[in-house]
Amino acid sequence: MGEVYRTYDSGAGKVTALQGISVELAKGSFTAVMGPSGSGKSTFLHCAAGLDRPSSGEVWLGGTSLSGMSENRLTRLRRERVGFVFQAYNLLSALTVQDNITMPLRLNGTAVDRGWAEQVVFQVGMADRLHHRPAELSGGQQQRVAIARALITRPDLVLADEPTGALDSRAGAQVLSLLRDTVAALGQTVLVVTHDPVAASYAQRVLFLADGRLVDSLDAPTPAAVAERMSRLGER
Ligand SMILES: Nc1ncnc2c1ncn2[C@@H]1O[C@H](COP(=O)(O)OP(=O)(O)OP(=O)(O)O)[C@@H](O)[C@H]1O
Repeated sequence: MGEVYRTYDSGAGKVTALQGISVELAKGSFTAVMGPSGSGKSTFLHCAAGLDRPSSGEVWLGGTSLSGMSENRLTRLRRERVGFVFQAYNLLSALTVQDNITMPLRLNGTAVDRGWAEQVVFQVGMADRLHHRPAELSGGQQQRVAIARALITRPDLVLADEPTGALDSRAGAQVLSLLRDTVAALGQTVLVVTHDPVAASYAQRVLFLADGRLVDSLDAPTPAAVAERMSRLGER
């Protein structure tokens, strides 16, 4: 995205959530976004995913500019080219693991590519659970199903919003390793928003937001280095 500004008009006046963000996520890269509460992380994620429109500036997704797209085209682009992973998994409880994973293809009216589906299921380690329902799985397993669902359309970008927020540290580590493996093994581009320096350290690069600006970045991050940068931004 280039020179992205996002201003909200609230009753009390204008709030500028993003103040000129320019960043490129290389294909097949794993990036984490951190920043104090209110620094613009969610707004950044929403603009990158075409869920929100910048007030000015431009967002591209895999070479396509989102500027001026109709709501219908944006919705279709999100479904086909962005994979979402949420803190609360958001699986459909009545459906089996297999049907949850292939749900985006049914929504898009796309045929299941068996070879790819098998590779995705293998990658997330759920091959022996395909006929279970979400309630029969642990939190970590449910999040792995959600990651498979995000990958099934071969999206240009997988966006994960606090993907380990509801997990204990062991299950969280497995989910983060899995996200890292999808980058290495499948060439997936992944963007994670997190408050946790340990989670951020799984990424290849951490971007730091403060007051709607990109103020710092860190390559090959360690938890200690991430925590130190965050403390300089006023968070422990
Ligand atoms: N719909 C909205 N209307 C008005 N102001 C908004 C809206 N969404 C966000 N903001 C404001 O924009 C700023 C950035 O918010 P954002 O949610 O992007 O921050 P964040 O870094 O994700 O915060 P947190 O870590 O607390 O989730 C904040 O000042 C927030 O109050």
